[in-house]
Amino acid sequence: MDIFEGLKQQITGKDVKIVFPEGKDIRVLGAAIRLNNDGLLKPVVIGNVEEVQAVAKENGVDATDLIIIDPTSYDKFDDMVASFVDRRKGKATEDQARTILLDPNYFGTMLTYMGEADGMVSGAIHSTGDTVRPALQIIKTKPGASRTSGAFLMVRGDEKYLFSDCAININPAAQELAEIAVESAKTAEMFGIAPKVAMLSFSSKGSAKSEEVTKVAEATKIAQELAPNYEIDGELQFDAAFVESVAQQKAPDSAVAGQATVFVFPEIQSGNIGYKIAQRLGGFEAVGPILQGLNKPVSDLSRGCNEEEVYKLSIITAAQSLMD
Ligand SMILES: CC(C)(COP(=O)(O)OP(=O)(O)OC[C@H]1O[C@@H](n2cnc3c(N)ncnc32)[C@H](O)[C@@H]1OP(=O)(O)O)[C@@H](O)C(=O)NCCC(=O)NCCS
Ligand SMILES: CC(=O)OP(=O)(O)O
Repeated sequence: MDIFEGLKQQITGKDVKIVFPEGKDIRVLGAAIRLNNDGLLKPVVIGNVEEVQAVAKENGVDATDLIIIDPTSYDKFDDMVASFVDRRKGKATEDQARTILLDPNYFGTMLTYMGEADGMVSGAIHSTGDTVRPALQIIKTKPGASRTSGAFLMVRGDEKYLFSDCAININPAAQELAEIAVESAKTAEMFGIAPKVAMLSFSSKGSAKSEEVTKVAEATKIAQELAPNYEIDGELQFDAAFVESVAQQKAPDSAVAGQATVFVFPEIQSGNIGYKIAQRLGGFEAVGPILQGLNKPVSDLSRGCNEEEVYKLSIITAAQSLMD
């Protein structure tokens, strides 16, 4: 069965509420309307009601059935302010909170934190930093995960892979990279991908020596210790990880080389560049970033996304909310 058909079945009838802080963007609004009409989830759109309805009208779509919340007239705003001040533990005063919470990403994140919604999808018009910072500060990571990281589900026909971290940790240390690998294996399973995790580098099994290579080799060892139940191996070049004949030559004893399904990049530059090359040159659909390791699901779109990607990432976010 198509991966998204399976996820749709999981979320149908569960009344999952997903917040969309970018209600005035037609890609987001169009996806929210489709998700609502398809009965998959209950979108909660943030914005001025008249402005959101005007965008819908201009684009010939009907947003009258959507729940739209304007932070400036939200009836539980005082409760939200108190909850935020408490959560930030001395890092924000009440006055500061009143201003901060007018930011739609902070407002949407707080709706999720307070249980008024089950998850959030944003980032079509905001940078990753502005989208995810509220989640890092408020929702925070779940027990056992010290960092959040951003994975992409890469789909082309029947092929599906997971790439990470393409979005959050700029230059993770070995321990952090190991955690990213383990979280990525768990995320892959959510999509029915049997995880064979390749820790990527420009070196395969010691073919080059540098501190960058040492970091990936160390991360591999830590990840294997953290999760002996998963097949994780490295350090591997992409060709050694992916192509059987190259694996025979470069890493013949590896159970992952040549068969990898989960690709863990050594730092964000290679991860972010790598997924965009696969997407734009390789014809893969890139759905994400799916944030891993948070207490509640928050997903950060790429600003280059289209309506279909918003639709699909929202389905994933809703499915995550039922798993946590
Ligand atoms: C994600 C990012 C914005 C966080 O950086 P930042 O805002 O400077 O974060 P800070 O270091 O000030 O930390 C803010 C809070 O987030 C937490 N945090 C930061 N990174 C975190 C991570 N990876 N996982 C979990 N929590 C994290 C901090 O502990 C801190 O919490 P606190 O305020 O409760 O103490 C930053 O790492 C970044 O810019 N990453 C790259 C994003 C990007 O441009 N990606 C490319 C496009 S997808
Ligand atoms: C994931 C990503 O690269 O996001 P953006 O394109 O918005 O920077």
